[in-house]
Amino acid sequence: MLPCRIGLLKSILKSTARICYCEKGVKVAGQPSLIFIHGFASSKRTWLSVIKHIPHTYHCIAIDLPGHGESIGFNEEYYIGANVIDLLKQFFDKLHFIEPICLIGESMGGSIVAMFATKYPFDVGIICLLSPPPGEEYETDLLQQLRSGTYHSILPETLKQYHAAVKSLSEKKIRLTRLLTKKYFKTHLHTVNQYQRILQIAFEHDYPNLGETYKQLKYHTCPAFIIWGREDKLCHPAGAQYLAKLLSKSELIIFDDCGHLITVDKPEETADAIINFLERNPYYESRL
Ligand SMILES: CCCCC/C=C\C/C=C\CCCCCCCC(=O)OC(CO)CO
Repeated sequence: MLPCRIGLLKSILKSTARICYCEKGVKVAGQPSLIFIHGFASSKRTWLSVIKHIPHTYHCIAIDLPGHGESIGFNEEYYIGANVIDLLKQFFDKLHFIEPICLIGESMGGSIVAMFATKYPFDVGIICLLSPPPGEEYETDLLQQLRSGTYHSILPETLKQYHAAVKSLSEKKIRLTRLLTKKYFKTHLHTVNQYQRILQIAFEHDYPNLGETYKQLKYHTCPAFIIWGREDKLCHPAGAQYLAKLLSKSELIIFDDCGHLITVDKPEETADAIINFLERNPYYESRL
């Protein structure tokens, strides 16, 4: 069951770019809308497990990034971070939020949240980063492998690689039914080349600057919530402390028995932790 109230295609940037999103609830004065940004090779769907535990009084939007999910009509220039950020800015402007938003990003989506907050600080009231890649200083073997061009650990192309990938990214005993597996190979395999291209471009353009991006965040006074899984093998859990120290009003939570895919391993806990953080950081404070 989709918790989405509507799933709309919105066209921005002339006729070329479309961002698809789903929405739950309505804008509320005095309360930030919660905007969810998924990770690499993922989609807005990954957030449904979290959003279903967010109270109906909150306004939630989960988007599909360029080249992902049902967002369509993109070309390669949209995979460069700066362009993605400007695209998101246009998209957010079109939605006419009442308050500065709460931006929540998982993994690569967390890096995008950080980049957005540094470029458009006045649009953002609160940020939540779920195990974003912490940059070259805290690189895991898995990330190094990706950076050197071996992608099967997050872009499996064989059944064996698929099982290994799920096992290394999640701590949950996911029963890989034939149906689930079939679905993956049906939806992902034909986009593997596009995903590889996205990774190549990200590693070339934005990844080397991540350290600088995060450092700029220290001039940011908005409350920041950092969530990590203790068993994360892709984005090093040491990144959690590193980011928490950089950000002035930050709080950190590390889940036990949780791998890189926090939305898979701890969906309800994630929703509860975010709502709890929001309620302890009332909106008016974020404006100081
Ligand atoms: C489409 C727009 C791209 C713009 C580039 C933006 C930012 C660039 C930063 C980092 C790039 C490298 C990340 C590599 C690691 C990703 C891990 C990850 O996301 O894991 C997924 C599972 O696959 C979890 O949902």
